[in-house]
Amino acid sequence: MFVTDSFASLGPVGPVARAAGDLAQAGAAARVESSAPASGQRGTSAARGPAHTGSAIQLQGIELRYPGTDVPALRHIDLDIPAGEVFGIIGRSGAGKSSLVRTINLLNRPSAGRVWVGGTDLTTLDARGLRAARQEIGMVFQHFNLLSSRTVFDNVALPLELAGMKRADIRARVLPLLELVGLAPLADRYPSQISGGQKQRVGIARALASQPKVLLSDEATSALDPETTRSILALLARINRELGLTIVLITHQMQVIKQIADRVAVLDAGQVVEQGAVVDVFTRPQHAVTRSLIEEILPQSLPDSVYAHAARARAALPAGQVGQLLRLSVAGDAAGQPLLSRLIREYGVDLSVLHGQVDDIQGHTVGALTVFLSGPAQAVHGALAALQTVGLHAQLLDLPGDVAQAPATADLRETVSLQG
Ligand SMILES: Nc1ncnc2c1ncn2[C@@H]1O[C@H](COP(=O)(O)OP(=O)(O)OP(=O)(O)O)[C@@H](O)[C@H]1O
Repeated sequence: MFVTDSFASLGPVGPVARAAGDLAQAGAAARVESSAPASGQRGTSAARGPAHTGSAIQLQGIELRYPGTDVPALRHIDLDIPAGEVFGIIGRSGAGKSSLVRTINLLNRPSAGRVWVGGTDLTTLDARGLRAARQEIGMVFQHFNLLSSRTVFDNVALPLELAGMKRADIRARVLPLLELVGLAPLADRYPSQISGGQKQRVGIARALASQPKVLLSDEATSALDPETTRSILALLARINRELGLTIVLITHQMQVIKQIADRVAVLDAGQVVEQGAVVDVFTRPQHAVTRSLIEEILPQSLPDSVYAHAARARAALPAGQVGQLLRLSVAGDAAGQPLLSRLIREYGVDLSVLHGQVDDIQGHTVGALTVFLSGPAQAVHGALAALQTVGLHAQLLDLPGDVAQAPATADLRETVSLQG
């Protein structure tokens, strides 16, 4: 017995059929070597991705239009997700994240474009070929989708039962999975007897039961508290590392991207507005949506007290001295160097740190320091020029009254190109 699309439309029938419906949604039919259906004729001869070597998933020119709607939910989506990576897709509510993740396993059929998973163009497959292809794609949900009448063990075993696997083989597959997700001692509990984090561990083990090559995680940690979120993300990172599974994470939380994604695509109004390595996107966000998402974990705006402090410091400077409020991005190689102490030593400037947020992203130090740089005009001028040559991303910040500043300050503005 195999999970079929038609299960999803059976309505309120028996628990196994309902479970099959869930799993059809998840594309979680198990692969059983002896009885797995061969791909349909069109499936086996499906088009290969243009650059499928090394890619787990490729989306090309995807457009998705829901029936009866004027505006497409997804437009011009091109994504190439390398095998073995954790790839994050982030966006605000309504951006199209769920629409996109459901397009990857073709639960949503795109109105235009192609979807390659493991080098096979899913859009060319017939129903049988698509069912076989979905065996390679596991899915984890925000609300776990467990069957309350089944124990932890039996929830994980369900896709294997549906695939007709023998009981002994099921045990041999499920027990190591329960060990992997840390639930072996709770195998006989029911969902009502375990915590939300433990339920998600069951969901992950169930998604892995069919030995997929790709795991789609649709807001898997959104219903969990921060501590449990961290532990579930750590589990996903371990699964990615140890099983070499490609993971696509859909989330609205930058914290999730920051903790485990290698690369990220930012979705807004159905389009990818920015994508790249997580550390690059965090240090050089290009799009307003990306900046506002990052703002939540690395606030970019400064409290008024910082400007007030700098204004007082500038007013107190002796004649002939100038002062400038500066925001210095801390990232990459520059982060590890003693740049600030060198500036003070070599240029004889004063430097007060007024504000800072520095974090670790995938082993890279990332953040920003806001400093008040002051001293004789010549020295400040030289220090600002030196900041540029070491590649530090420096942004001059205006203080109240800056427009009417003395020529010395105007000169400084020409020294450092305004960035940010
Ligand atoms: N079945 C549907 N029929 C018509 N429009 C839909 C359907 N599902 C989603 N949409 C629309 O598509 C757009 C994207 O919705 P989607 O659920 O993919 O966004 P999302 O980023 O996942 O949002 P959220 O984080 O709130 O779940 C929205 O404008 C939504 O109203």
